[in-house]
Amino acid sequence: MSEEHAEQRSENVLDELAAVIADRQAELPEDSYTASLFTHEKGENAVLEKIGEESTEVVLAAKDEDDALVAESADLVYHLLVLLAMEDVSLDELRAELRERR
Ligand SMILES: N=c1c2ncn([C@@H]3O[C@H](COP(=O)(O)OP(=O)(O)OP(=O)(O)O)[C@@H](O)[C@H]3O)c2ncn1[C@@H]1O[C@H](COP(=O)(O)O)[C@@H](O)[C@H]1O
Repeated sequence: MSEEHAEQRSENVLDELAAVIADRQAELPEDSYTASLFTHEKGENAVLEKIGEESTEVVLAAKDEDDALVAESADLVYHLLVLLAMEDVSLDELRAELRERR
């Protein structure tokens, strides 16, 4: 796969995930883990705790040169996208910030 194609695919999956998260936030279906984060009694703190835990798991997986690094990183990115949605920050804003640093 060319570098350009790899970049387009990864952008798409992040956009798709952000769209699913926005949908769960709006609809709050009962069987959705994402919706449960938006309705958690601890509010945003529940997501902040999750990000703390997942960050530690990423660090440990990297230190141990563990196979779990990719999966733990995906958990972290997912919970970060939920946090950004809670804070009303769009993926486009994140993209613009990263773009500016290039
Ligand atoms: N990417 C994710 C994703 N990553 C992690 N998780 C959930 O995050 C939770 C916490 O992960 P942990 O590794 O800490 O697992 P755990 O120790 O069992 O967690 P807890 O006991 O603390 O809840 C688990 O229940 C995972 O299933 C996710 N849940 C959902 N998504 C995406 O969100 C979409 C919508 O999901 P629903 O909202 O559940 O419909 C899915 O199709 C996926 O694309």
